[in-house]
Amino acid sequence: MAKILVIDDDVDICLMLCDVVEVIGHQAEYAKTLGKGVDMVLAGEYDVVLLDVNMPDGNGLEALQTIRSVARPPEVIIITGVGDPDSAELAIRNGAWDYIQKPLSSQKIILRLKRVLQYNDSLKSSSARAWAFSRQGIVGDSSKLNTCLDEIATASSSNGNVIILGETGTGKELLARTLHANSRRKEHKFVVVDCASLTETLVKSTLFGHERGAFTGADRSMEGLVKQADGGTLFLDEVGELSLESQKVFLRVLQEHSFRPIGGKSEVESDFRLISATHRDVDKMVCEKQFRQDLFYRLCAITIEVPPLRERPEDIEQLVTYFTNNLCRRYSIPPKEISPDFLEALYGYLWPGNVRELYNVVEAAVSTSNLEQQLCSQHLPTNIRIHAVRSSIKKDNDSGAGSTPDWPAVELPPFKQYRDGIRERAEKQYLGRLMEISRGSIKEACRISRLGRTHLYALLKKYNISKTGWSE
Ligand SMILES: Nc1ncnc2c1ncn2[C@@H]1O[C@H](COP(=O)(O)OP(=O)(O)OP(=O)(O)O)[C@@H](O)[C@H]1O
Repeated sequence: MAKILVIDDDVDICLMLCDVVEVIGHQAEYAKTLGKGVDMVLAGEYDVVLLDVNMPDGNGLEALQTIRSVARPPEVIIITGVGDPDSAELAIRNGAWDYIQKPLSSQKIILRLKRVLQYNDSLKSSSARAWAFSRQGIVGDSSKLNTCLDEIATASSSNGNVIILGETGTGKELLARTLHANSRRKEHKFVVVDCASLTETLVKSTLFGHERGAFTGADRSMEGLVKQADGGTLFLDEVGELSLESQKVFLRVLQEHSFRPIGGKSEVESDFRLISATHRDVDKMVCEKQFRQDLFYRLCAITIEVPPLRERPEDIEQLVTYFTNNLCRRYSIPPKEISPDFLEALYGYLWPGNVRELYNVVEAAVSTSNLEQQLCSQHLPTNIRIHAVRSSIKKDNDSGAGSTPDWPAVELPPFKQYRDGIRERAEKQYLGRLMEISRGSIKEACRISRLGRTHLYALLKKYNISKTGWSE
């Protein structure tokens, strides 16, 4: 099922397009302003965007490039009230798939959508065939994790610096290793720099190494991490923990890809690809001047966000099975079954420590269960069991089991008032557009709208609309 976003300030058009999309079996959402629409595109994954040109907060054509710049860009179909060959050309040049003119008929939209979705499908299957991406032990099949893996796969074919963002324990390092293992650099090293333990006194010697005799006790020369990553990948784990002084050191080596070992006489080169990871909000740190903006820009040519486990509970069962089997093998004990109540309890928990916490919980449960054949909720830590019981009671209460339903106290206007309000807004917008398209010609407006002259004049008067389409 494809996901389609409609961006149009006319709610009726949005609703009509969403209906059409749903009729052909896809999912639709809409935004009434350009700003909201662009935010939705940046935050979500859409296959197609139906984009209106004239929006109250800007011109759709100007947002095209932003929309097409996301990691998995949606195809964009421009919808416009007034056809203009120059804008159409500009739209196509900026990456639009198609350019269609109002009035819109369901048939017109369905035809265009089917064409673009067919094209997307053929693209996906050919790239899937062409690419044998190795998951490197990453378990889970939720759509959120798969999106993230798609981004890793795309990044592994390029050489840009990547930053992986996500809460602690979500698998950032595992994903960085997977990216490296799928890249052209896989025959070379993946070198981890633990930025949290990189003190200012250690930063230079750890990164750049030193020559023999460079300082007291340096009885041998030592290669630094940057040189070790030559040809491979340098992974800056917890990059948000770098002090400002260490950030300065990094910035230089990123700019030059060369450095001087302590006590060295000349610069040494290293061709590494940089991947960094952090659970911190680096954007905010930049605003608060805790992180250098110039360094941040260099780190994040490609940004990949790993979703927390609570947003992909579908992965829990696969992860639990995988961890349990591995642990049983490691402890040389027979494999264990997983009971439904064990899983149920895990689903009720929010996993602040994400996959790492899940692993620890499963490991503890496997030990506690000793030689029992099945993992049950009794083998789980008390805090998780309490959480599960609480959330199941809350669910029962929310679904109103055994009591009369509690209607939420939401204020709704009377039906007629609500309906008439929408109708008036829709009529007013329609007439404004109508007069704009017909360039003030009543004859043309009657032809397009199929309204009689008298009726049209009456409506224009009612909504105070002049023949040029502007409210007087
Ligand atoms: N999808 C997954 N499949 C299998 N194992 C996973 C998955 N995600 C994470 N793990 C495991 O969970 C543990 C934590 O993962 P990792 O260290 O990569 O997380 P992280 O986000 O880098 O954590 P931190 O921010 O604390 O450094 C590791 O043992 C890793 O192998």
